[in-house]
Formats: sequence, C-alpha cells, structure tokens
Amino acid sequence: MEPILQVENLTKQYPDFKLDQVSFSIPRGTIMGLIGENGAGKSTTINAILELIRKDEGIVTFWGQDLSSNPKQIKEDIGVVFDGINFYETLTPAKVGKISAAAYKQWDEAFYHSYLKKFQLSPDKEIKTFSKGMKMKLCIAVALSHKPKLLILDEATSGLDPIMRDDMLDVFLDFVQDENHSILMSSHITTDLEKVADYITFIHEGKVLFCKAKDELRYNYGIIRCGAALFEQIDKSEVLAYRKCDYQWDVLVADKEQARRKHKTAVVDDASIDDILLLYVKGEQV
Ligand SMILES: Nc1ncnc2c1ncn2[C@@H]1O[C@H](COP(=O)(O)OP(=O)(O)OP(=O)(O)O)[C@@H](O)[C@H]1O
Repeated sequence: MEPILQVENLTKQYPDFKLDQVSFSIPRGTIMGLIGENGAGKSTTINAILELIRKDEGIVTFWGQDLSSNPKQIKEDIGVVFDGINFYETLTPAKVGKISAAAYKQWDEAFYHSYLKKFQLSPDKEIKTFSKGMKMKLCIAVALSHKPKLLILDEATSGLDPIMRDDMLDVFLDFVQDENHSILMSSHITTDLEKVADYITFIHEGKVLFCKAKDELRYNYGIIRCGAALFEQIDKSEVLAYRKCDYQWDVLVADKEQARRKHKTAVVDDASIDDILLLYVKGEQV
C-alpha cells in the first residue's frame, strides 16, 4: 500500500538558505514528527509540500498522486494548522463553521460543534476575544471537521498550556487509530513528539540528518559521558556526534548496549530527542 505522503528530493533555494533534497514518507496510521533548530527548514518543507511556495526540484505525492492531479479532493483530504493562522477577528466559531461548510463538501457540522464543546470554545463569542491558545484550538477543530485523512501541523500546539496540549495529543492519537489517517507535525516541544510520534525526521541546515522510528532512537541511542582518556579509546566509527563540556565528553552513539558492554567504566545514559538534537546541532561530527 502506498504511503499517505511521499516526499522525494524536495529542494528549494532561497538567497541565504537551501532546502536540499529532503526525502521522507509517512506510512498510513502513523505520526511523523519533524524536528530541527530554528531556521533548519521545517516550515519551508511544509510550505513546499502544500505548494504554498514553489519548489525548485523534487516530487511530492499524496496517496500516490501529485497535488495538481486532483487538487480539490486532495485539499479536502488534508487538514492544515499553522502557528499564527488567523480568522477574521469579528467572526465567531459558529460563523466560521458556516463558511467552512460552504468550502468543504466533507464538512461535518455536528463533529465541529462536538470539538468546540470539547475545547471549551463558545460558538457565539467573537474571535477577537480569544487567547492565542483558544485560536489554535479553533484552527484544530476546523481542520478536523472537514474529515481529512492527513493532518499537517506546523507548531500547532506551541500556544497551548501543558494540560490542553496533553488533551490535544490524545485527539491526535485518536485520529490515527484509523489506519487510513496520518499526521505530519513539526514541533519544538520534543517531549510531545516523544509521546505520540512513530517516526522522527530531523532536518538540520536544510538537509535530512535522519528519518527513524522513534522507538529506535529511544531504545538504541545513548550518550557516553567520559573523560579525555576514554574518549580517545572510543572507536570513532561508532560515534554519531560528540561535544566537550568542561572536562567531560558527551558522545552520541546509535547502540548504547554495545557501548555499555565495551566501556564498562563509562556512564552511558539514555538519549532523549532533545539530547540527540543538541548533540547534532551544537556538537561535532566525526
Ligand atoms: N520567503 C523567504 N525568502 C528568503 N528566505 C526565506 C524565506 N522563507 C524562509 N527563508 C529562510 O529559510 C530558512 C528556513 O526557514 P524555515 O522557516 O523553514 O525554518 P524552520 O525550521 O521552520 O524554523 P523555525 O523553527 O524557527 O520556525 C531560514 O533561514 C529563513 O530565513
């Protein structure tokens, strides 16, 4: 079965930045987390996938089809939420529902109102009275209510408090219970991705550094904490990245159990997604 979204060699050149041959795919029923430092190219990737900006090279297919081959249906099947999307401030959620019902043939008004209730958004209050988090929740309710099969979320949970974020992660997990649904979500809140993502794509300076199953990162990756003498002994072909902090070396490896067997005196910690990101971005690669 073809993936819901396949991205091959996506390239976009800006005067001071190049998104360089980005490739990944999202299998059905899964959540893909997109991570990377500020300016790494996450939003450029999402904008190019959605054809909001023109790509220079590369192939993007949804359900095996190019967006231009069936734009109306494919757009109906994709729910999009960006940090900073704003509705007209004088609209109310009820009016947004009416407008969306006219725009989407799959619009489900009852479903929309059940989300407004779940997210504690009054249908009749003007949007200008909403906080940033409330506006974000409204965007997510709209995106879910036209019954998409793919959700694309660019920093969509960053304005939410930890309790609401946790509820929202449950909504996302529910969404992918249907094997025909998937989510692509970029986030700086890597603990959220640790909770829900099945795969992680790490973009660094416009290039994909890796695209891996989250469990592979969680169960296999580790950080050796050691002094200079032990660092010299480590086989550098096993080192993904390293960083010197005062008198200690932090060394990222892809097989922590092997490192524990080989270096019995060293401390080998589990690596969180934040640790991995930090070592790749701030550390050095062999
Ligand atoms: N329209 C544009 N014209 C020129 N350069 C741009 C344009 N849009 C983005 N860039 C550059 O592309 C690079 C990547 O930006 P992008 O917004 O994709 O990063 P990001 O990973 O989403 O960052 P953040 O986490 O801060 O949102 C940045 O250097 C940015 O300045």
